[in-house]
Amino acid sequence: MSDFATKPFVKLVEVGPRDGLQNEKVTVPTETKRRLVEMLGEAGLNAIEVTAFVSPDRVPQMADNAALMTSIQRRPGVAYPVLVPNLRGLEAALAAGVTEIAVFGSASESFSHKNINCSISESLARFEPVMRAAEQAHVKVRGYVSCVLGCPYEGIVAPDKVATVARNLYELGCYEISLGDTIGIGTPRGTHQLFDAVAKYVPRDRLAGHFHDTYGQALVNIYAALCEGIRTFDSSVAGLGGCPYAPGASGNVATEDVIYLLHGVGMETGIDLGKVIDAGLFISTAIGRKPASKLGLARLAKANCA
Ligand SMILES: CC(C)(COP(=O)([O-])OP(=O)([O-])OC[C@H]1O[C@@H](n2cnc3c(N)ncnc32)[C@H](O)[C@@H]1OP(=O)([O-])[O-])[C@@H](O)C(=O)NCCC(=O)NCCSC(=O)C[C@@](C)(O)CC(=O)[O-]
Repeated sequence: MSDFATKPFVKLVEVGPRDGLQNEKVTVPTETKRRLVEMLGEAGLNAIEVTAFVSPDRVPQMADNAALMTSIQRRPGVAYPVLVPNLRGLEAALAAGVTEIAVFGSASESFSHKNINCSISESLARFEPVMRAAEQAHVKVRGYVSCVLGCPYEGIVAPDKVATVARNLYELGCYEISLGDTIGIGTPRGTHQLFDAVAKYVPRDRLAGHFHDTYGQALVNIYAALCEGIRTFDSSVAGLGGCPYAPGASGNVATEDVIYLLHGVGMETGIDLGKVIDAGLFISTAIGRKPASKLGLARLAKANCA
């Protein structure tokens, strides 16, 4: 607990509009996505991943990337990163006024092929010119590593493999590396081992945790990562999500539930929990389902009792 007291601030990167919605089969109107992004900004989230400049044939839900990006009323001090897989994506993102991007690789060869149609080393070679062009355009670049605790096609992934890819992305110039438990299979023990291994090459304050909740372990894994000194986490409002190339993966850990945990252990986020719950209920209603967040469900149950 002592480290929690000396480093109490935690940054959340909201990935609901991108990771959360990318797997939705029914097209969510751009206007609904725009309102969601704005509600999240009003709640105090200061990093909101908006969309992805990827192939619309592969991820149709992100086809309105430029229209969405240009429609958002941007708030000062808020970053609006987008996923970019290649130079073509970067060019389109820059044309839409993007000032921060994320490149995304994997610690599993099979997942890399399924997700971005190339090997791990080919992906790193693809990112190199993207990094150079982004630097020239004064665009910040975050890096993702998927399948850090397990792969839907290869099973367990060794922490050393993750460390190598994370190190490569860091050396390429990514300012932060987000480690993704894409299929939500990790446990606290694996999480400790993971951050221990990666922190040999990437400083802990440049690492983020990105947990999915498929096996109900996301919050305890975040707690384990907090104990490892990690202070940045990705989360998705209402627990929206799933990856089109990770069959069976459930949503990202819900932003509402993460904030409740963090405030509960005395950490600060600068985020208004009530407003995030409102945003979660807004998007859940819009896509016609109940929120996957415990706090969203509790709010609904309370309202039904009143
Ligand atoms: C990576 C590519 C583009 C490579 O795709 P490819 O097939 O290797 O590339 P290609 O250059 O041969 O292009 C194929 C087609 O895509 C087009 N294309 C090529 N690039 C672009 C672009 N930037 N924007 C729009 N279109 C593009 C290109 O023009 C062509 O169109 P066609 O000639 O057939 O009509 C493709 O495989 C793709 O889009 N994959 C989707 C990846 C994706 O979005 N996955 C989900 C996000 S990752 C994730 O969720 C995990 C994460 C980050 O959250 C962390 C975690 O939880 O683990």
